[in-house]
Amino acid sequence: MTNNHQERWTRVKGRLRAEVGEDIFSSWFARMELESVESETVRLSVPTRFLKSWIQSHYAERVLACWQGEEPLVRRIDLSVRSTMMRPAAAATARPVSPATVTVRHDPAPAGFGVLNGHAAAPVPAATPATASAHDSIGGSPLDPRLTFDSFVVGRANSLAHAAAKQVATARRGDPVMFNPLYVHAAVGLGKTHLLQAIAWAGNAGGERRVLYLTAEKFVYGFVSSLRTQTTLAFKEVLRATDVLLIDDLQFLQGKSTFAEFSHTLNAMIDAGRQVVVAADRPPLDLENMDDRVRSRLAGGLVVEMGSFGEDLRLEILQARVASARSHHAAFDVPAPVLSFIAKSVTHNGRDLEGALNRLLAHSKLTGQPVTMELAEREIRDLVRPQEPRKVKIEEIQRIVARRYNVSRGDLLSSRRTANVVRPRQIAMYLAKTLTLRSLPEIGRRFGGRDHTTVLHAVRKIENLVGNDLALAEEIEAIKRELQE
Ligand SMILES: Nc1ncnc2c1ncn2[C@@H]1O[C@H](COP(=O)(O)OP(=O)(O)OP(=O)(O)O)[C@@H](O)[C@H]1O
Repeated sequence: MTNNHQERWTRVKGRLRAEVGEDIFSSWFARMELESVESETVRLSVPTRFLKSWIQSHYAERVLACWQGEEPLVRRIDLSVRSTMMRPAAAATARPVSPATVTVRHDPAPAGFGVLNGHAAAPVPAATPATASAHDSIGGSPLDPRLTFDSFVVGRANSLAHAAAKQVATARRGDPVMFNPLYVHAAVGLGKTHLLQAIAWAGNAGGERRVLYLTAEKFVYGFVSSLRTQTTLAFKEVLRATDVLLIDDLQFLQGKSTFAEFSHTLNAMIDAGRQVVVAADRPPLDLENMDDRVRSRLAGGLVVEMGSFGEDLRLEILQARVASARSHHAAFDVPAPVLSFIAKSVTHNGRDLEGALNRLLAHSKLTGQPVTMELAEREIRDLVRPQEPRKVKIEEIQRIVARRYNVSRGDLLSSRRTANVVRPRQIAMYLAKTLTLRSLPEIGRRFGGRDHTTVLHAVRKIENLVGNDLALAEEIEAIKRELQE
């Protein structure tokens, strides 16, 4: 596949992102990859069957239309599921050479099972035939042997999440649960899965706790299968018999009855003092399809955001990756200036960093040639992206506005109507509307359950004031600068 195709693919993704909005894009399309373009057919892949069927049933025409906008000759989109062990970045490795034949992984070890109960990769022993059948349907999602605490690099962006995850992983059975649930959220590729799987691998040290790692997709599948085979009770029992339940990619949970089941599980686990850990691409209050009670239960434990990687962290992750790759392929060496170049130019996320290195590793393995700056520049051209302005979160806006006007964030969310609170609240709502993609009703909800008309009124009010009040305009500019830092 040529760079031309990759560039076109980048533009198609841009169109899709613009059409469906950031939230939907990152939920459904961020992990879609271009495999090949053959005259009228474009082949794309996604990591899971669930994503594939969802995209096919909801977005097939839109994806095709976006392609046709770039390449009118395209008539067909062929969507497939990438093999589970071939992580997206590994797929990227294969591409420049031959997509069908070369797959480079750091570690050829097979994936373990998601349920760990004393023996790594051992399934939970079945108690009754009904339970056994339920186990089949929730045998845990595969664990990647590379995703451990040892390989997780800690920096400013993720130190709190890491500390909390370590705490969960090293607690002993019967210890008081410090925060429940632990809710980790971050944008795509910033290490949520890595952290959850690290807990899964480390969480049963001593073999005394049962740890179950499930993607939300697997949860849905397990629950729906148990309904079909009439083993729902067993399904519930298996879930609730775990000491540590880890649910990844919670934003993919779907279906009314599945939501209800998840809610029961969450409540039962927390009430019984068993640990729940959840990862998602957004904070709990932004899980739009979920019931308010579930959202507030999720928000009621420890909610930690993992931020985007700074250059230092990117460099450390790259160094760690090279060291680990060298243990399998000693000839692989990446000179320090090349690593700094990648850390500077590939700014997005861990997956892109992994992709960049995998391409160099593939090159080194296939040609035996040393990695040079020229090679690196050529190989990772399509991963180099212009720095986007930082995404701003509503909570951040509330925090910074509250601090500047000497009120509390609670005041902004409260129903107090004194002048010293009303104006900052309006400013914060105005900033939420202008700096984020959130809708008016969503902003209203995030400001203590206000109506969208109140938000609209605040936005208009501040817009009018800013036109006539230079001091206020400057103040708002200063807040915006602080938010972008
Ligand atoms: N702190 C870190 N140290 C080392 N590697 C990391 C770190 N954070 C992320 N990575 C690597 O970046 C890649 C993407 O991470 P991961 O799959 O955990 O992201 P994610 O947040 O779960 O993404 P998604 O939202 O797509 O599920 C993985 O290869 C992971 O090992």
